[in-house]
Amino acid sequence: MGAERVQDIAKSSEETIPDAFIRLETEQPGITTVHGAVLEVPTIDYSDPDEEKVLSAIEDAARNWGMFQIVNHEIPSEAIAKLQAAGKGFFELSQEEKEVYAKPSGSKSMEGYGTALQKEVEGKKAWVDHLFHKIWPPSAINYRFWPENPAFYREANEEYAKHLHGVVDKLFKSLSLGLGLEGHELKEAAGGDNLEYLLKINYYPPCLRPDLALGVAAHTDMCTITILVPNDVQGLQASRDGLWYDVKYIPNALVIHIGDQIEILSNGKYKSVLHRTTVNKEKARMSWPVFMEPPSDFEVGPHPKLVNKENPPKFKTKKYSDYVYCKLNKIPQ
Ligand SMILES: O=C(O)CCC(=O)C(=O)O
Ligand SMILES: [Fe+2]
Repeated sequence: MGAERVQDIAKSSEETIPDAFIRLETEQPGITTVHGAVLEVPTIDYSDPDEEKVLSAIEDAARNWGMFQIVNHEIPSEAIAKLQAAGKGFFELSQEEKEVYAKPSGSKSMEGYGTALQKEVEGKKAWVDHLFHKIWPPSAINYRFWPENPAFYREANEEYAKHLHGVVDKLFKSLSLGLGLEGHELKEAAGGDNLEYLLKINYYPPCLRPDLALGVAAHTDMCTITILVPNDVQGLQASRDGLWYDVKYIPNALVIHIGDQIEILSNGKYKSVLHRTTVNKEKARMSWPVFMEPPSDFEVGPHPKLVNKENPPKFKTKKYSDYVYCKLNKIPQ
């Protein structure tokens, strides 16, 4: 028997939620969210002809927020809608059908359908199930974890992966120039064309106590950059100066997170963003982050051109797989 899925727990809860999902008071969204905030995660318009302006907006957001939203990008809304319909179709299958894709026990890879990802403070649980699989490059894909239902699942994911390339390259180029490097240097130091796109689908079932539970608990993403599309249910929050702000849902926007590897490569100039998700009482929330990851044995450290006597490296250089292992097991880096 596999682990108990939150989707099943949600169906069988009638009045309240199991204790394990009730967060500590220091985490409960009902207590810790800033309401009526004037501060907002920056929104960047990719169709703005003023390239300098776009570049400095990205640099500024990456330094000060570690998160921003992009509107008027090149990914067609139909491609996003199809990706979302495919993922929603999968999570609406029977539990038995979904378990076919369950992450095998003992597997070292992230790939597969699953529930808890890592050990959490005081054994608290997250109100979310997920499906992970790579979508790029083709040599890294394991179709064993791509659902066969709905029938258009594969096509939807392949199309979305193709549309992502332009956005990924433009982001890396802007972030690279923002560090005073040449446009191609940052992506090269992150794995170049071997960068792997790992898709995660988060499924947050309706929750009777959204004031007490959390979807994904506070964390920074381990990868380089995350490109995320949510469904239309509000839930993503970003932390800034110790306070939690809602990241406004904007239809068709791409949410970008700066992950740990970019913070490391930039020797701390860019910040990976601390974020978390809340859940909804009536509706299921879903999101589709794609984590841009260096190949597992690729070494990442502060970019050599950014370190010198005055700016010594602030981070160790290590294999991406070692970084991930330490982070998931809460071992200091
Ligand atoms: O659901 C979201 O909007 C964010 C999910 C997230 O942060 C993650 O899966 O790493
Ligand atoms: Fe995240």
